[in-house]
Amino acid sequence: MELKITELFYSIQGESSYIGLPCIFIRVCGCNLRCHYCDTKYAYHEGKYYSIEKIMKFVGKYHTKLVTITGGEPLLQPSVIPLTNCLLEKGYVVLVETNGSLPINVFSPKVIRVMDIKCPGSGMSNFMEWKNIDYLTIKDEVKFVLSDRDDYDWAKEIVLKYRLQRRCQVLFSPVFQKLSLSILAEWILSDQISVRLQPQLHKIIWGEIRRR
Ligand SMILES: C[S@@+](CC[C@H](N)C(=O)[O-])C[C@H]1O[C@@H](n2cnc3c(N)ncnc32)[C@H](O)[C@@H]1O
Ligand SMILES: Nc1nc2[nH]cc(C(=O)O)c2c(=O)[nH]1
Ligand code: SF4
Ligand SMILES: [Mg+2]
Repeated sequence: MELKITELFYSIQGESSYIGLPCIFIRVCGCNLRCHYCDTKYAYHEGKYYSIEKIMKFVGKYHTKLVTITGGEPLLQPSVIPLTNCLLEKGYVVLVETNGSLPINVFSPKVIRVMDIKCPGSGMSNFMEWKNIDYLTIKDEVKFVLSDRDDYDWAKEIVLKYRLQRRCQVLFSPVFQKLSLSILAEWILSDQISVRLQPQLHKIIWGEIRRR
């Protein structure tokens, strides 16, 4: 069983509520969406085939038990499911970052799903699979990546409409260098909403351009 992989690397988890922890990243190749702000456009096409065995060998080189599967869009490749099972069997905590357009109820309940809800500013909000909200559990996370005030107001409405805070963790993250963290912080405090402000820590540490 093989997956088309763009890169395997070990770094600091820069997003989600696992932010700051050393983590192994599996970035799969290919995406069905084209978000305006996407910072990993190189993952649309650049990749090589790896067996699950070979991926597990890479993962085994590190001491951390935290693994993130990202992309591109992980849910486009069916082999991602046996890969998560293999990782869980070996005792890893498995995060899957996914774009919200494809069914997320395909994993073992132990997999932590970090699901974007694509805002209008991404250009991709019409592709959202809204049924996914019903599959979320308290260990999962939803993330709104916000381009501007219109996105913020839209996201706030969605949080209210679906009572998202009762279902899972809720993250509000600015598009890097488009919306500032301080402005987003002001909006969250002034509206007194209980969502987690999330920067992209890896870009604060290393800047936007990082390729291994
Ligand atoms: C590159 S995507 C890969 C996983 C999946 N395709 C998705 O969109 O969730 C990983 C995360 O990075 C976020 N992201 C991409 N470009 C960004 C940017 N310029 N600023 C902030 N977050 C960004 C996405 O919204 C998503 O939450
Ligand atoms: N969530 C998340 N954390 C990260 N840490 C380092 C990253 C990178 O691309 O270098 C990265 C990334 O792309 N995503
Ligand atoms: S869904 Fe994820 S990988 Fe695909 S274009 Fe959007 S941010 Fe990039
Ligand atoms: Mg990223």
